[in-house]
Amino acid sequence: MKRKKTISSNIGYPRIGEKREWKKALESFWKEEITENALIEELETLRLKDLQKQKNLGIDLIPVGDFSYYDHVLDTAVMFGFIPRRFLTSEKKSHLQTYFDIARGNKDAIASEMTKWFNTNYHYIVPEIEEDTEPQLTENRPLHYYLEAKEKLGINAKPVLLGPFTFLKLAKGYEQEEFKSLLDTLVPLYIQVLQELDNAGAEWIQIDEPILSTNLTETDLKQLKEVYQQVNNGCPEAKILLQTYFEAVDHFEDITSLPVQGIGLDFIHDDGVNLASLKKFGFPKNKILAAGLINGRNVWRSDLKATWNQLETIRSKVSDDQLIIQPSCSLLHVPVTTSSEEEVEAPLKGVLAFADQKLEEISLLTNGVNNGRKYIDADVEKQTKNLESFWELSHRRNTEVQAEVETWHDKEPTRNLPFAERQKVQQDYFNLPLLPTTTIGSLPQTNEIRQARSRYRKGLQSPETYEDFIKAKTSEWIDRQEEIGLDVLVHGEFERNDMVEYFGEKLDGFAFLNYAWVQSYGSRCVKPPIIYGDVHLPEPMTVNEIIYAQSLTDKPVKGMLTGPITIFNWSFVREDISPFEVTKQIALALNKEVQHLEKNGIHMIQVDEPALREGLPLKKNKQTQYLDEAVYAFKLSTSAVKNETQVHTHMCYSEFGDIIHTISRLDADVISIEAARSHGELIADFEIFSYDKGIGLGVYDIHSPRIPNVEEMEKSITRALRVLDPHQFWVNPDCGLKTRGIEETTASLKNMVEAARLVREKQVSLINGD
Ligand SMILES: CN1c2c(nc(N)[nH]c2=O)NC[C@@H]1CNc1ccc(C(=O)N[C@@H](CCC(=O)N[C@@H](CCC(=O)N[C@@H](CCC(=O)O)C(=O)O)C(=O)O)C(=O)O)cc1
Ligand SMILES: N[C@@H](CCS)C(=O)O
Ligand SMILES: [Zn+2]
Repeated sequence: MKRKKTISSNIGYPRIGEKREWKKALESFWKEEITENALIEELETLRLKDLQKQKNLGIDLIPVGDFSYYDHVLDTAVMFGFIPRRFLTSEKKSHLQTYFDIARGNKDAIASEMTKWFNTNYHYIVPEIEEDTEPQLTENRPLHYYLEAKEKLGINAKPVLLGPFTFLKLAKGYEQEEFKSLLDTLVPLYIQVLQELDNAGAEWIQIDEPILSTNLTETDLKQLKEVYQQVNNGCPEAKILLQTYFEAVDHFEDITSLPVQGIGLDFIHDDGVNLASLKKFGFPKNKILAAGLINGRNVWRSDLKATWNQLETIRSKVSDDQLIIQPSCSLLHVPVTTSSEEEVEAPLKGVLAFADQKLEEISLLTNGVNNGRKYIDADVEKQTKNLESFWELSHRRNTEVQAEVETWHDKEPTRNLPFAERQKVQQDYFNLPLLPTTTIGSLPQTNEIRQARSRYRKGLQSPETYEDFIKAKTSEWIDRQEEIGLDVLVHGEFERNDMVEYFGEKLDGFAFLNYAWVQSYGSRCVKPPIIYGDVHLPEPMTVNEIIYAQSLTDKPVKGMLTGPITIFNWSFVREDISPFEVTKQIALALNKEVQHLEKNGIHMIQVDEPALREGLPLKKNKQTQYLDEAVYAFKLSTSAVKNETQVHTHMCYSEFGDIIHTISRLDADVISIEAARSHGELIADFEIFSYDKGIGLGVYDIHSPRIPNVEEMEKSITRALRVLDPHQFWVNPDCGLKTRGIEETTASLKNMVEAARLVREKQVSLINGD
C-alpha cells in the first residue's frame, strides 16, 4: 500500500524516566531491596508509560527495543549468545543476573570492558567474541517488546536493532580476517529475528548502523552490500529502515542504493554534507528518507525557520510520501522533559527542548508538511521570537572575557622549561619514591554524603554545617590515605556532585537544572550543565577544600580540576559562537584557578580530561583540528605555572592508542590513564610510541565491586614496566573511586600499595645491581 503522507518518527527514547525511576529501580534490585519480578514489573510500567507519552506527543512511528536493563549493545550480544565463558558458572543464576554480571562483574569474574558510544558520553559494554563461540539466538528481544506494545497499548511500534555490521565492528576478541565469517554466521540469526517480527506484523524495522557515519573502506562497503542483500532476501514483507547518525555518510550513492526500504540520515551533525549529497545525487524514488532534522544531542529549541528551509530543500528532492521526520539520533543523549524544571528562569526555559519537546517539534514539522506551512506559522513565529530575545540577553555577554580570548589569538601557551628539565626540578621538590602511588581524585561518595548535600541544597542544613561535614569527611580520608600508605593524596572531591556540574555551578555563563539527567553508563546518570553565556571565573572554585586537605598532611595533596575539553564535551553548549571560542573561555577560567591554587601553596595540580578522546570527530579529516584545539586549550589552562608545579592529567573510558601523540603534546608532567578494563591492551601501544613523561596505567578496574588482589596488580605493574621506565611509572586505579564503598576502596588501595611496594623493591634491587 502506498503511504499517503509524511510521517513522524522517533529513533530512541531516554530510558531513565522523568525522575530517574529506572535508575532507582535497578539500584534497589542490586542492593537486594526489591525482587527480580518487582524490578521487571516496575520497568515495564515505566516503559509503557513512555511509549504512551510518545504516542500522545503525536509520533507515528514509535521505537521499541530501545529500552534496556543496562545497555543496548550488551542486549544485542546476549541476544546472540555472546556471553563470555567466565560468566557461565555452575551457580544457578537467572538470565538477568548473568546479564548484570557481564556489565558489572562479580566476585569471581571481571566485568566486560566499557567504552564510549561513538563521540558521546554514553558508555557501552564491549561485546567479547570468544574463540569457538557459535552465535545463537537466545531470545528475540525486539519481538518481545513489539508484542508488548501491540498487546498492551495497541501501538504498532517500530522495533529497533543494533545492526550486525556496527555490532561486530564494536566487538572485540577476533582477528580482522575473521570479520567476514563472523558476519556470515550472524546475519542468518538477524534474519530470523526480522522474520519473526515480520510474521508478528511489524511494518517498519529500524536497523541502526552508526558505523556508516565513520570512514568506511571499500571492503566494508562490499560486505555491507552483501549483508543487506541477504537481509532483504530474508525479510520480504516488513520494511527495513537502515539508520545512520552522528555524522554524514560518505559514499552517499552506495548507501542510499542498498537494498532496504528506508534510509535514515542525520541532517544536523553532518556539516551540511548529507544535504549537499542529496542535492547532488538525489534520492531513489522507491525508498523512504528518514530525515534527522531535530538535534538529538543538544538541549536547544530548534530554529524552526532554518529547519523548515532545510526541509524544503529535502522536499525538492524527495516527495512528501517518501518522507519521515525524526530526530538526528536517539534521544538517549538528552534529558527527558523540561516540564519538571520549575525553578528555571522563563527566558531560558523557553528556549530549552529535551526529549519530549523535541518530539513536539517533530510533530509540528510533520503537521506543517501535511497540512501546509500556514498551519504551523504561529508556532514557528513564537519560537523564533523566544530564541531571538534569549540570544540577545545582555547578561549572556562579558566583554572582558571576549577581549581576553582575543589577546590569545596569536600566542602559544607554553611551560617555562621543557619536560626533561622540569622533571628534575619536580623530583627535587617532591622527592617521591620510585613507582609513587596515588588515586585519581574522588573517594567514595556515600549515601550519607549525597544526602547531606541534598539537605543543604534544600535549605534543610546550614552552609556551615554542610561545610563542617565535608571537612570531617576530608579529614577522615586524609588519615585513611596516610594509613593505607599512599604517596600522593587527594582531598576526595566530597563537596562535588559531579566533576563537570560542580564547575558549572561555580562559573559564570552556566545554568544548571534539577532533573536534566542523562544516562552515562548502566544506572549512572549525569546532569550536564548548560553553557548559555560567556564563561568567567568570579572567584576561586576549589582552593578552600584543597588547602584544608593539605593542612592536614605533610604528603602532597593534588589540586583537582576538570579540564576545558571535558567541561565543554560534558556540557550542553551554546551554538551562537564557535566551539573553540567557548573552550578558550573555559580554559582561561581554569588558568586563573590553577594560579590561585599555586599561590596557595598547591604544587601538584591534576586537570582531568577524560572526555578528550570521546570528542574526537568520527571523520578523520576533522580530527587534526580538534586535537590541535584540545592541546591548545589544555595548555592554556595549565602552562602558566612554575617549574616545580607538577601538572597531572587523567583520561578514562576510551581507546587511546590513536591519540598517544596528542596526549604527549598536552605536555602534562604526569598522566593517569585507564588500562585495567581493557586488560592492558594500551601497554602494547607504548611499545610503538615511546612516551617520555610520567604515566600511571590504571592497575585495577574501579567499576567493579570486586577487590583486586596484590598478585594481579603486581603482574599488571610488572607487565607495564616491560615497556615503560620505572622512573616514569605511577601506580593508581583506573579512575575516581566515587562509586565504590568505603570498605572495598580501603582494601583495594591497601593491596595496590602493597603491590607497588613489592615491585618497587625488585626494581630498586635491579637498579642497584643487587
Ligand atoms: C567519570 N565519568 C563522568 C562522566 N560524565 C560526567 N559528567 N561526570 C563523570 O564523572 N562521564 C564518564 C564517567 C561516567 N561515570 C560516572 C560515574 C558516576 C556517576 C554518578 O555517580 N552519578 C550519580 C549522580 C551524581 C550526582 O550528581 N549526585 C548528586 C545527587 C543527586 C541525587 O540523586 N540526589 C538525591 C538525594 C541524594 C540521595 O539520596 O542519594 C535527590 O536529589 O533526590 C550529588 O551528589 O549531589 C548517579 O546517581 O547516577 C556518573 C557518571
Ligand atoms: N577526578 C575525577 C576524574 C574522573 S574521570 C574523579 O576522580 O572522579
Ligand atoms: Zn576517570
